[in-house]
Order: sequence, then C-alpha cells, then structure tokens
Amino acid sequence: MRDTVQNETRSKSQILGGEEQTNPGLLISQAKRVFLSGLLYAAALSVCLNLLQLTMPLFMLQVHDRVLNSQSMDTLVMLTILAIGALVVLGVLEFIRALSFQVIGGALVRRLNMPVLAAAVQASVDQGLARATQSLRDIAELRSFLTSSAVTAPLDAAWSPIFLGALFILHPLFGLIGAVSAALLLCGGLVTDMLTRQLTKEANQTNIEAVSKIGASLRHAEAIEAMGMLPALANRWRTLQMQALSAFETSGSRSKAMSSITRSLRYSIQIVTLAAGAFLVLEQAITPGAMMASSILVGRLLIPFDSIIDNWRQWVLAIAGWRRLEATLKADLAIRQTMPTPHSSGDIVVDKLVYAAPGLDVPIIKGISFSLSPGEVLGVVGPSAAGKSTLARLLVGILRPTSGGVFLDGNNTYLWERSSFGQVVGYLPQSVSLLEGTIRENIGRMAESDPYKVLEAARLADIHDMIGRLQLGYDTPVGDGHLTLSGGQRQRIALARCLYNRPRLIVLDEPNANLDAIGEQALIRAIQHARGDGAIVIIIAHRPAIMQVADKLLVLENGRVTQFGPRADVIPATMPGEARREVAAI
Ligand SMILES: Nc1ncnc2c1ncn2[C@@H]1O[C@H](COP(=O)(O)OP(=O)(O)OP(=O)(O)O)[C@@H](O)[C@H]1O
Repeated sequence: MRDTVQNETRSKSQILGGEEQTNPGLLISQAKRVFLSGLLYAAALSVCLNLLQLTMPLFMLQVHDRVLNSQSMDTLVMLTILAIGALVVLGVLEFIRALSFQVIGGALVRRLNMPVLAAAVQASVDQGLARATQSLRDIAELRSFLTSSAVTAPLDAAWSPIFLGALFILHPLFGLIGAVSAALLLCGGLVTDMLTRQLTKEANQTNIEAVSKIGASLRHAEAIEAMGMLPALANRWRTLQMQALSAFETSGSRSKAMSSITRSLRYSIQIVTLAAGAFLVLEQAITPGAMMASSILVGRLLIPFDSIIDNWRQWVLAIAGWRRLEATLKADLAIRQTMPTPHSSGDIVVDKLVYAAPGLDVPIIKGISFSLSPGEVLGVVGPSAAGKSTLARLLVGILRPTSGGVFLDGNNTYLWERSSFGQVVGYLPQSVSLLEGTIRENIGRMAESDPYKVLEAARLADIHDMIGRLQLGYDTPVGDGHLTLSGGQRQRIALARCLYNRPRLIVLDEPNANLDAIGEQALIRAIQHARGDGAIVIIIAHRPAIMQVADKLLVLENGRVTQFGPRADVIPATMPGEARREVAAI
C-alpha cells in the first residue's frame, strides 16, 4: 500500500538500537528519570553530608568547653578520633556524590549520543548546519554541567537551615547575624544578576553570531585570498567583535565591582560574628567554644549563598540546552522505520510527488509522477532552479515529501531504515563532499569496508590507477582540510563511493561538472556497467554529453515534468524555454 508520508505511522531509526533507545518520547522520559533518580539519591547523601559538616564546629565547642576545662586527655583523644572519622566519612560521601553525577552524565550522554547525532544530521538537512552543531554542543555542555558543582548546589542550599538552626541554638544573636548575612548575600547576587544578565546575554549572542559568520566565511578562504576580500572581512569581524567586547567589558566590570563588595561583606560578617561572640563571652552569655563554633557555622552557612546566582545561571543554561535537545529529538527523530528492509530489485515509482520547503507555501516540486525499471537510465534536464537537485534529494529519501512519495520496489525511500537503504542506494550530491578520513574509508562509506568492494568501486569509477600513483595510495587522507586532490579527482572518488557495493538505485547530481573528457568517458562506462548490472540510474546534468547514455529523458521546468519518455522521442519534441536548448544539445 503506497500511502503518503503524512499517513505513515511515525517510526524509529534502527541504527539507534532497541525500542527504548529509538522512541524519542521514551528516550526523553528515561533520561529525565535517570537524572531525577540521581538527584534524589544525591539529596539523600546531602542530608548526611550537611550533618557531617557540623563536625568542625562541634569539635571546637567540645575542645574549648569540655577538654580545656576538664584537662582530660582521654576526652581529647576520643573527640579527635571521632572528628577525624566523621571527616573521612564526609570526604567519602562527597566523592560518591560527585561520582554519581559523573556516572549519570556519562550514562545520559552515551544513551543520547546516537539519537542526537542522527537528529542533528536530519536537522542539518532541514534547517542548516547551525542547528545541528548547536545540538552537539548542547550535549557536551549537558555533560559538563552534570560534572560541575552547580548541579548539587541547590541541594546544599536546601540544607542551610541546619546551620542556621545550630546558630540559633548557640545564641539567637548568631542566628540573626546568619539570617541577615544570607539575605544580604542573596540580594548582592540578585543585584549582580540584574546589572549583568542582559549585557552578558547580548555579548554571548553577538559573539556566537560573529564566530559562526566569520567561521562560515573562512570555508571560502581561497576566494577571500584571491579577490582581496580580507580587509572587508576583517572590518565586519572587528565591528561584530567590538559590539561583543564592549558588552563583555561593561558586564565584566560590573560583576567584578559587585564581587569585591560581596567579598568585603563576607569578611565583615566573619568579623561581626567574632565580635558578637566576644561580646557574648564577656557578658558570660556563651562559652569561648561557642564563639569559635559560631564563626565556622556562619562561614559554612554562607557558602551556597555566595555562588547562588552563578549556579542558578548554570541551571538555567542547562535547562535551556536540554529543551533544545528535546525539541531536536522530538522534531527530527522517529521518522524512519526500524526494521531493515531486505534488499530486492524492483521498479522505482515516483507517485504524485509534491515538496514544499519548510515555511514556504509554494512547492518546489509540484506533483511529479513517473516510474523506471531495473536496468534503465534516466536523464533529468531542465533550466537552473527547476527543482532537479530537490528531486534528487527526494528520490534518495533525504527530504520528506509534502505529499506523495518515492517507492523503490514498493518501499517508501523516505521511511526506509537508513542502514539497509544505504546498501541499496548510491548518491552523488551536486557539491562533492568527502568526509574526514582516507580514500579507502571514503569509498567504503566510512564503515568497516570490504577491501575487494573498495577496489571494485574504484575500478568502476576508473580511479584505481590514479590512486595507485598517490604516495599513500588508498590511505591518502582526504576531506575538507586536505587539498591533495583536484576537483575532478574528488568527484571521481565520490563516484566510487556512490558505486560501492553495487547499489540498485544510483542518483547522480551533476556527476560530470568537474570532469574532463576522459573522466566523462569513464563515468559513461560506469553508468553502462551499472545498467548492465540491473541498477536504475538517474542522472541530473547540464552538460549534454553524458545524456547519450540515457534510455529515457525527463524535462523538469518550474517543478513540473514537461516531457518524459524515451530519449529519442523527447529530443525532437517541441519544448518551450531554456529546456529546449539544453535537450536539443544532446
Ligand atoms: N530548503 C530550501 N528552502 C527554500 N528554497 C529552496 C530550498 N531548496 C531549494 N530551494 C529552491 O528551490 C528551487 C529549486 O532548487 P534546486 O536546487 O532543486 O534547482 P536545480 O534545478 O537543481 O538548479 P541547478 O540546475 O541550478 O542546480 C530554487 O529556486 C531554490 O532556491
């Protein structure tokens, strides 16, 4: 049953493993459960940790008030052993708490890595690279947040009443000093936040924009160098940087001023506590031990309030990052089948295919239907912006059809589980992109490849000899950072990658754009071989020479098929516009 994509049940990508790992809803709720159970566990540990923090003040109190008065060495030894024991337990529990979040962070990242990567690839196809890289950054930041002290800070802050209570027990004046001090530090944090938040946000945003704009431009370094665009580029960079820098400087100086004030305030609080303690001792309201203990207790009470705003900001950023990840996972995952589709050769049927880019009302592809049988070669021609590359992307299931669909041997190419689809399909995109790796890895599609199949694909693309002449042969590194190969050589390696494992459906988008006459002849031989092998080959090309190998031609104009049929019939037919000139040249 060939139904439209909208009517298909949402399903999941198999590369991600079992059901619980592939259903985004399930995955997200599992991740939340893992985090919340970790938080509960840490909260339980925090009770013990904060109670154990009372060791020092209690020890002080006992040594001053009991040991010094009684002069009992036994009591001193006992107290010392007990205090050291409690502090060792404290250290162990702190380590366990920190480790538990590290384990949770690792587990979450391991579980989310593949689904997020798959979703990021999908997001990159639909919405550009920025969204995809943001998702990968978010997952790295989530992990670093989970291993930071900010994650447990609210748990410690929640137990600060323990210290406040202890201060009140020692003397109500200490309790009052503690409460007022905590409130003052909290106000200081809020004021700092008010003075710097907007500026820091703007500065960060401007900085991210500047880096991504200039970073994207740097990919075209050759054009920049050749056409002397560096000064203009530097000017843009400077302007963007200046905006970010001035905002950073203002917010930086404000927060430094506030942190100096807060530091002085903290020291003053310690002095006030000691002074109040001394006063109470003179008044014989408390013992000297209580004075020492109160000073330690006030210091401990204020620790969470000191960095409360910083920690709160980190929580806000982590929650925002998590929400973005959730949106990416929900939007982009779970749209493929999980069951690998067994390979079998059959017709390709394009059925009332319509595609409108996200956010656009006017479709780029406007109801295309045609079919091809194994062993047929189709040439797609048409003027620029007719929708040829968009059609190619729809054929190989990169883009989601708005309605209608593409079916290979009855299976929807968009919903097809990707790993098994990759074994049936070869695609050469218009802009050739080799991945970071060696020639062997690229031809073998970056997996553990069969060396015989790599050789076979290289021979079919007629590049085996060329590779043999390279110093490192098949181990030559390629990718965006390497300029070892010419445009034509790169295109032919990409062709070999496309032909790897003898795919049943081959889609070539401008495969001869960078080829010389010899390269073009090799390409024609490769296409003929694939046809002889029973593959369906679809070629999109402006240069007409390659079309001599086509059995059928399809003329695309403004997203519609204006001609489709055997090459011999289509060429002499009357065709309007630019397409006539292109086909007439064949
Ligand atoms: N994601 C998108 N969002 C908006 N418009 C798009 C998108 N993708 C393609 N288009 C538009 O669709 C039209 C067809 O583009 P396409 O790349 O398919 O044309 P083409 O026939 O391959 O052109 P050429 O022969 O110049 O490569 C163009 O006007 C293009 O701007």
